Amino acid sequence: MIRTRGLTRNFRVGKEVVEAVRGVDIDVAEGELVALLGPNGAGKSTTLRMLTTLLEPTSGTAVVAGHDVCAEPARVRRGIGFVGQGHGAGDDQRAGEELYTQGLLYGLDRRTARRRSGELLDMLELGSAADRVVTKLSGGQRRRLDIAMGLIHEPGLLFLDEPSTGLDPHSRANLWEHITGLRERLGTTVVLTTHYLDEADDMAERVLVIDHGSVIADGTADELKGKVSGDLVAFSVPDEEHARAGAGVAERTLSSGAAEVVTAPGREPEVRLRVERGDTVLPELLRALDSAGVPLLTVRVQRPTLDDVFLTLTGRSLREEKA
Ligand SMILES: Nc1ncnc2c1ncn2[C@@H]1O[C@H](COP(=O)(O)OP(=O)(O)OP(=O)(O)O)[C@@H](O)[C@H]1O
Repeated sequence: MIRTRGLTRNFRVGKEVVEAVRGVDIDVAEGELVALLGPNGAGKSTTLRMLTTLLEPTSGTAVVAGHDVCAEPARVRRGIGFVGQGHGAGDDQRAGEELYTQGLLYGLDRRTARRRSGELLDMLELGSAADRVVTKLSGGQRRRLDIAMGLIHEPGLLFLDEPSTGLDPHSRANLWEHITGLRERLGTTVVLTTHYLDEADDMAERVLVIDHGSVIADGTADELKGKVSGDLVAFSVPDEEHARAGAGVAERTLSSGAAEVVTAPGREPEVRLRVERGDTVLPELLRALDSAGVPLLTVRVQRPTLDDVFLTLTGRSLREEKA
């Protein structure tokens, strides 16, 4: 469905050249659901805009839905749907009419446009909203209308640029239910960008981690997490003296790497270590800390997250960058 080689896009800003996308190779097979995950400014939208023919690459190649984005942009556009970050729907139209008009714009005859509009409104639970003016829809309904507009011509490949940004958790979950249902019914290939870690983790079959315009990791969430060595085992103690003692006990007991003492204003110090199978070593660690008289306040074991993957690869946290 998608094959890029050395795809690159530079922007000239005054005298500076911003390398937004630096030679990425992406392969997406038919039917996959792939998330591009990365911090703000990583190059996700620019990549998507090149794949959807909205932006010309500076260099490199991209074949999307069977056609080259530079040589045959119109054919690429016919085979794909694109839901951008802003709202595609006009403001003063009724939702159902908006969708129908979009169908006509894609060259569907009136009957087909009417039928597909009805089907999509049903599928995305927008039936009751069809006669409402677009500005009167809720955020979730409006986003779903955008998605319906991207699907009216039944593309085999749908691009979604940050589909759930700005939605409340309930609407996000609802949107995902619809995207999942859509794939089951139509077999649509979906490529989306997100900076929600949990979204990429839970929903995507494959995650491409993008940073500074390059793909720095590519795999299932579990494969990526497998690159982080071990679980996080962390315990907090009342003061730094006990933290140092606790760190020593933990290192000796678990024969793991160095324990890190993390202090933050207004919080008790926390001792952190990475160990294989944190859940199985915890009883032994607790006994050792107890025997050594280290008073524990809290204890936690955390499986690696995609944020840990990003941290391991870049030394930075995606969460910090978002804040
Ligand atoms: N039209 C433009 N002119 C100049 N620089 C641009 C332009 N579009 C994007 N950039 C720059 O290219 C880089 C990548 O931007 P891009 O929007 O692709 O990132 P992103 O990962 O999609 O981020 P976000 O999550 O904020 O949308 C950024 O440094 C951005 O400032």
